[in-house]
Amino acid sequence: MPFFPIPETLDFFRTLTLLYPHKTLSSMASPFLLLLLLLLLIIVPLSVLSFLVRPKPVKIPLKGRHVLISGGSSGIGLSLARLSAGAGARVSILARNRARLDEAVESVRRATGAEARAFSADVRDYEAVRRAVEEAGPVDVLICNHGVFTPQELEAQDLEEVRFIVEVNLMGTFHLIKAALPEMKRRAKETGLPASIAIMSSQAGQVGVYSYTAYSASKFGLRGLGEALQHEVVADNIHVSIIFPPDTETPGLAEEQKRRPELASIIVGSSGEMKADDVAAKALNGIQSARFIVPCNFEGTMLSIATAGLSPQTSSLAALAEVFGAGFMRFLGLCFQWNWFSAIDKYTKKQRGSM
Ligand SMILES: NC(=O)C1=CN([C@@H]2O[C@H](COP(=O)(O)OP(=O)(O)OC[C@H]3O[C@@H](n4cnc5c(N)ncnc54)[C@H](OP(=O)(O)O)[C@@H]3O)[C@@H](O)[C@H]2O)C=CC1
Ligand SMILES: CCCCCCCCCCCCCCCC(=O)[C@@H](N)CO
Repeated sequence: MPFFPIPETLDFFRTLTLLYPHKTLSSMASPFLLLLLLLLLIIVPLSVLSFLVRPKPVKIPLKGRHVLISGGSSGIGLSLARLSAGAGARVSILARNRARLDEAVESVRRATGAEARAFSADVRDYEAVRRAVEEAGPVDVLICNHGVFTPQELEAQDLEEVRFIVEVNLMGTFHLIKAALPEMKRRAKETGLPASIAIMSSQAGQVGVYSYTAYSASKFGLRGLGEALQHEVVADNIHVSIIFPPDTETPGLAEEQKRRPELASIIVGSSGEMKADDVAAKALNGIQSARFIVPCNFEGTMLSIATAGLSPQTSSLAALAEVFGAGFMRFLGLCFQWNWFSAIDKYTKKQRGSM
């Protein structure tokens, strides 16, 4: 990507001003110079960033390709299954409960006419996952969407539950990737088409939230997994995407809200709530564009800029927003934390006052 041709641009504007000799140069020059300055401030960094961003941007086709979605029998995963089937993909869904899997296959059929395939396995059991992935056949787009979330203050939370959350959300994702990767590499080479490994995180995987110690730890772990994995698979034309939704209307959220501490709901409420179909649409869009960080709403976009770190970035525009927006987003993040700690202070004082 050539750098911006600055000398030629200056000549162009100089010629332009010469075309209007009757007007004094100064009156003509300032708007052009202002425009030029603006262009230089945006176009030059954009040119540099479009040279820098890595991995190089690619489009990942879905039509006719095999998409395997874990947790595809409910919520966001089921929306992903319907959307992928609607886009012409061959869809496999993996979850534990066979009855819910069958209902999900029926739901995909009703919505798209397509026949999804269902595989029952607990992602904590590597052998079961390996067998299911082998039976499903080589995968082009792997969406590690499964997840459990039972919020509770750590002091009160049973360590078995902490272990369960980490086992399912983090280790379960390792198991899926480990099982699917060899055939994904072979298939990407055979077809010459880019493949995708997508990981469903959460905005609680970008900022730790009250009562989500185990959940945030498991989702932050997925970030490290994804960043390291992208280095390992880029040469095989496999692209990693991590999706960061806010609260999303699903059966899982309905269950969670029965027991989520009020303080957690106040903090999480800062980012609002989305419908599963909308999250799935944002996720699939990000996957097809091979974006590494996939925010799902406006607050999530701000949060992603504030927490970009050294994550890969394939979009020069998103990189421009990160480069120019990081400082202000950090300030905004500090305002949100001020607000959350004020709520925690008020809430705990009230709780302790009433004891
Ligand atoms: N809902 C929300 O507010 C948000 C959700 N997310 C993330 O999105 C993902 C999906 O969430 P959501 O749609 O709400 O979840 P749901 O609870 O609605 O569905 C979870 C899915 O995961 C499957 N699953 C759960 N545990 C296992 C397991 N051990 N092995 C295999 N499959 C399993 C479930 O099937 P089965 O029980 O039959 O195994 C089900 O298909 C999760 O990763 C979650 O962390 C992120 C941000 C917000
Ligand atoms: C620059 C700063 C901008 C910050 C604005 C965004 C604030 C985000 C607050 C945390 C939201 C956590 C949602 C967790 C949803 C989830 O995962 C649970 N439902 C369990 O599934």
